[in-house]
Amino acid sequence: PIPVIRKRPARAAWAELPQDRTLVMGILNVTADSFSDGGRYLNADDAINHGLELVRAGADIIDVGGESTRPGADFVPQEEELARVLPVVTALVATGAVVSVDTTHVETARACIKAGAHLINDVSGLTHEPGMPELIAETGVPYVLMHRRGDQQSMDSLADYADTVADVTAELLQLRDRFVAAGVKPEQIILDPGVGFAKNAAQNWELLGATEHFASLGHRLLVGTSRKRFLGSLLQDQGLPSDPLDRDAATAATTALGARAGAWAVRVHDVAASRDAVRVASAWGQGGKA
Ligand SMILES: Nc1nc2ncc(COP(=O)(O)O)nc2c(=O)[nH]1
Repeated sequence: PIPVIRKRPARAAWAELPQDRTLVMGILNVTADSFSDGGRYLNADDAINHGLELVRAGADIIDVGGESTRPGADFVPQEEELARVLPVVTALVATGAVVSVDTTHVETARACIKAGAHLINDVSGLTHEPGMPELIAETGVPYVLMHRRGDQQSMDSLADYADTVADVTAELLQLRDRFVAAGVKPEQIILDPGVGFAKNAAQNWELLGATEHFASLGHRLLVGTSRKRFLGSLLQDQGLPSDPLDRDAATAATTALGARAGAWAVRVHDVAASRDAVRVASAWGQGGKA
């Protein structure tokens, strides 16, 4: 039996999210090949249990994904992706958790919204399928609009910017305008600079250094650095371990700094570390009164 954490109407969960601190979005990859936890939660029961562990560790939102989007990852057919995530989304929504779905496929998003998903997290930057703006407008759900160029097979070759921050900003706001033109309310849109998507390590650091800028574009900002390759390179340059599972302290440091810079939420594997990092950032900013 799956425990009910908080019995409340599913949609209310979103409205009850804390407003006074950066939120922690826990990553739940129901995939075979995600770079740091691929294959561990491929069956629904393991995935649901891990989702509950993330909630217990302090995750405000659980981000359920059925297709790895790391560079070079295999494409997963939409039907297969939906078969992976729908049972997990349905079960976690029923426990009262706030659930986001990491998908670029409109039909997966539609089915998961119908099953009670609170947020659609789309890494495609609209490079993938038409129809997402219309779905988000029609359903009114919050939507993460992430910057990317190309797709997981081509994006590493597209990391050429005249001015990384200015170019990513312009391309994000152009996308935002397309969603608003399709009838999406601006307050539905959450921006994300897409760390690691068509960016090299130096460009990732440029984007992170401009977090206050991205947080001031009139939308909530989500930042995803967890265990990514650019953190590994940084640690390796210092002669430190760079295995993805050794990057959680560096990830938590980016969480604290992102929280101080105004990020609405961070997307992480190690929820407990970032939960604590958010509290430290709050206390730091309020002279310890938090
Ligand atoms: N909004 C958003 N979603 C994402 N989904 C997957 C990954 C890749 O990481 P994973 O393979 O660990 O899920 N990164 C992001 C990100 O940075 N932002």
